[in-house]
Amino acid sequence: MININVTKRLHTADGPMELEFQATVEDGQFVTLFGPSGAGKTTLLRMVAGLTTPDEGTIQVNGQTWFDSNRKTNLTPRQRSIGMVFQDYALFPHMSVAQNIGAALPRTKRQSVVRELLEVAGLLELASRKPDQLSGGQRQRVALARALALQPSLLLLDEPLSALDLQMRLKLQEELLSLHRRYQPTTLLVSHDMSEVFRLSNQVFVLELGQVVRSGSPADVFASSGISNKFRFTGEVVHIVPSGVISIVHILVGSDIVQVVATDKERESLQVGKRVLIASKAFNPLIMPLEE
Ligand SMILES: Nc1ncnc2c1ncn2[C@@H]1O[C@H](COP(=O)(O)OP(=O)(O)OP(=O)(O)O)[C@@H](O)[C@H]1O
Repeated sequence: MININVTKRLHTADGPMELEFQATVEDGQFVTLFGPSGAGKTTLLRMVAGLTTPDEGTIQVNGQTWFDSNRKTNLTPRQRSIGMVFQDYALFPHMSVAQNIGAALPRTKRQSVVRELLEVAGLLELASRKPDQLSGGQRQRVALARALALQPSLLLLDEPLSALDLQMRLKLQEELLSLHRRYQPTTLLVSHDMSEVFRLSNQVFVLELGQVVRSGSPADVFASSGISNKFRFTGEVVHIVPSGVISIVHILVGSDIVQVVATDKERESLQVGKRVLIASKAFNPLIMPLEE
């Protein structure tokens, strides 16, 4: 079980901001920190990792104190049982995929653990390649396998998939889920992609201006966000075609393009590349099985 109870005064472009976070996370949970840019999500993850020091509070993981401001306990990142993957978490450039995954492992265990992770993460074919011979998706897969190699108490993921295109992101979400099912590391993910939060996590904390404003299961949290949950999904604007007083907005949802009519006023806030929420309260959408 993980207990986090920390505060830190942050200095933002808009002035000081108090980051406060309290949570208890059961073993094996997949928890997301969700919220707008600047809310304090990365700083929170860095405090858990030991890369940033909280002003006050405690962090306890499986009965071990990682941080306690009163007792002046502050384990270094190396002393904390964590695996980390960041958006641009650099692999060792001079090492092969297999060497990267095994870098932190004791020699006796290295071969068997690396072999298993290569297999599970679908990297066997790429084992002897260097990072600069890999795609972005493959690199993040290696980073994930490396983060899991030491069987950490806590897996910390800071937007690990956000630099990937949508197809690759969806594929890696699947892989992340199956790795999580297999090894069941307690996981803390930073994401501002609602569909990702839904797919991956079973508990979400919504952070705004350093404070938790909602928490619970993704369905509960987003259902209470003021928009009907009868019919809603997220996507990315890929094309906008003006047509008289309206525009047809082409939105990529999963691997499908959906066309939505937007008024001039709605159109003003949209541009190609923007992530959007599509929701409707007024009608019952049709649902029918697709041919396999
Ligand atoms: N060690 C620190 N001391 C003081 N202020 C900090 C520190 N680290 C970060 N900040 C400030 O805290 C604010 C929150 O940053 P943070 O990166 O945690 O937000 P975020 O929610 O992860 O945003 P994004 O989604 O854009 O990554 C920023 O304004 C940042 O400048």
